[in-house]
This record gives sequence, structure tokens and C-alpha cells, in this order.
Amino acid sequence: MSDTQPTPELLAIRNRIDALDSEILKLISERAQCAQQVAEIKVAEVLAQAKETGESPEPVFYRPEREAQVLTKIKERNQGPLADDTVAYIFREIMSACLALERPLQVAYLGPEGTYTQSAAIKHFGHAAVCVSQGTIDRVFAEVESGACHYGVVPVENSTEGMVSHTLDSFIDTPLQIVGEVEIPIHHHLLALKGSSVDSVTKIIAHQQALAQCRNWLNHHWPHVEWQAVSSNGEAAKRAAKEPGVAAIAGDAAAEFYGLEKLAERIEDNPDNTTRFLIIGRDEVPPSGQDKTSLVVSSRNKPGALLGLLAPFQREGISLTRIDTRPSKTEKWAYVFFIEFEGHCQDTKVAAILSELEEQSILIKVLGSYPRAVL
Ligand SMILES: C=C(O[C@@H]1C=C(C(=O)O)C=C[C@H]1O)C(=O)O
Repeated sequence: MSDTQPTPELLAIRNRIDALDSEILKLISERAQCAQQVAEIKVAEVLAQAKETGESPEPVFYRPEREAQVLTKIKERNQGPLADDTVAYIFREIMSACLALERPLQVAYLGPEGTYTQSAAIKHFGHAAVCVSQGTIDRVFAEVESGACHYGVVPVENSTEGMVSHTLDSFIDTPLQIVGEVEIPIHHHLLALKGSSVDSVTKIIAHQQALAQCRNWLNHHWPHVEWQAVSSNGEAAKRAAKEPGVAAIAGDAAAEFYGLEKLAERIEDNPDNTTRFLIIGRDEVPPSGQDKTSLVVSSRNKPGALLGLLAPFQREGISLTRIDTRPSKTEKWAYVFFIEFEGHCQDTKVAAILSELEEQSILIKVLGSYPRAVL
């Protein structure tokens, strides 16, 4: 069938699509007006508070727990034929655009452009957020602490390589909270200047995590060239775009941003390779109904100490989603534990566990309760 002479049947369907689109547009605009009204109410609340107390905090328009609930509901209600995640992504972008009507969120991420962390920031906040590249994890924390950015995104663990220790260490001293989490499937490619061939590669550069995630592949295919760790995969791609003979390991976003050739695709040793990122912010997040809590705790160095820390979770029937150990910075051969579990610190059971842990430990810090990743 030629499209130059559409059949009456095809024309009728196209007319129906046009009518639906204008209906959808009308509804989206109405939704955006509602978001504006929410913002007006919040501004009025802050002004009223300022009159009473003399303090005028910045109104908070972004509500992570509410966004998680909206997306969860959309997925639950979806009856197809589009996949649950697909409809959720569409609504993610609608919410992102509605929120940006007030003022786009400024989100600091571990850059440069093209890093997986940037993809994580866009996945979590949508395309209307303004993502601001930072050179180091410390800078991401600093930008959010100073108020220059509303939120920050940092990598925290990879399914092949384990925890990103620098991120965990940063949490011990920061006043910031974890306000969300996001996971990204990681597919690495070997990238070089457009037009280069495999034979021209003399050096392979990447973030040390990426080198580790592709170790078997590199050993098998590139045992005789130099591998060098650099500050990020985005940085590696940026250099590969300038230096002939240098190949970078990075993802699709970096390949696209720097216009690089893919010499080999999906080179990660584990095809399910996934990285989890945390969203950091200044304010605590109220319960969404499906939350996680992260904490750092350090117990006295005595037999059975770890068992003592974990027993209250078992008793209350709370599932641990992660436990990790880091050396304490203050004492040799002493350790702090990073524990993540299901629930919110305002839940009665969780509050009971926390007060029990407080009695047993020398240090305990709740890093945040936040909605479980919906996308
Ligand atoms: C500020 C609010 O709304 C914002 C806009 C949302 C939306 O568009 O659905 C959801 C949560 C918030 O980020 C609020 O509901 O209080």
C-alpha cells in the first residue's frame, strides 16, 4: 500500500490520532496549571511563615515521595499495550516539565558530560532539570551543601565491582540527606576518534571501575596495550576525541556527545552490569509508602558486635538490602558498617530499631529515608 494515497481506513485512524493528541495536549496543559497552583500555594505558605517568624525559607517545589507515588500509581494502572516502564517514563517527563515551569531544578552530577551519572540524573529528574557537571564526587556534595544546586547525583555501587568507597566515605561527614536512588544498566563500549581502526589503538583509558568491569575482555583482547585509569568515563571519552591512538571505555551517551566511533560494543564482563546512584539533597523526605533507609553505624570492638547490630532487624522482620564495611578513619582496625533496609525512619518498627542501635553503638547516623526507585 502506498502512503501517497492512504486508504479511507488509514485516514480515519489518523484523524482519530489527531483528535486524541489534541485531547492529550489539553489534559497535559490542565495538569501543568494544577502544578502551578501547587507552587502558588507553597509560595503563599512561605510568605505567611515569614510574616509570623521573620524567617523565609526557600519554598520546596520538588517532592520526591509524591513523584514516586505518582509513578507507582501510573505503573499499577497501566493496562498496556505500552510497557509499565514506558508509560512511567512519559509521566516522568511530564512531571519534570510541570515542575520546571516554576524554576528548573539544578542538579549537580559527577561529570563531565556523557558520564553514566548524567544519564542517572536525567532518568531520575527528567530532561527539564538543569544538570550541572562537577569534576569530583566531593564537588557534587559541596555544590548541594552550599545551596548552589538543589540536588546531587553520585554513584554508590556497581553489581560487578561493589561499593564506590569514596561516596560512602563522603556520607560520614556531610550534613546532606539521601533523598532518592536510581539504577542504570551499564553497557560499556570501546570508543575512539571517528574513522580509527582497531589496529591504531595504543592505549585504553577509563575510570578504574569501568576497567575493572571489563577486565576479562581487556585481558583477552588487549593484553599488550597500556590501560590507564582516569577520573571518569566522560573524561576518558573527551580525551579519546582529541588524542589519536587513545581509546576510551564509556557508554552510549559519551559516544554520542563526543562523536566517537564504537570499535567494540557491550564489552562488560557481566551482561547484567548495573550501577546504583544516590540522589542527595538538604531536606528529609517524608514516607512514600515504599521506602528504604540508609545508615552508618559503628559498634564497640567486642565479640558479637555485628550480630548485636543486626539482631533488632531480624526481630522486627525488616529486610536488609545491603550491608558493607569501611575502615573507620579515627581508629586502626575499627570499622563502620553501612546498612540499608526496607522502611522509613518514621515507621514505628524502624524507630524502635534505631533507638536500640543508638544504645549499642559508638556512632550512628541515618543518611536518609527515601522512596525506592520506581523506574
Ligand atoms: C510540589 C508538588 O508537586 C510537584 C509536582 C508533581 C507533579 O507534577 O505531579 C509531583 C511532585 C512535586 O515534585 C506537590 O505535590 O507538593
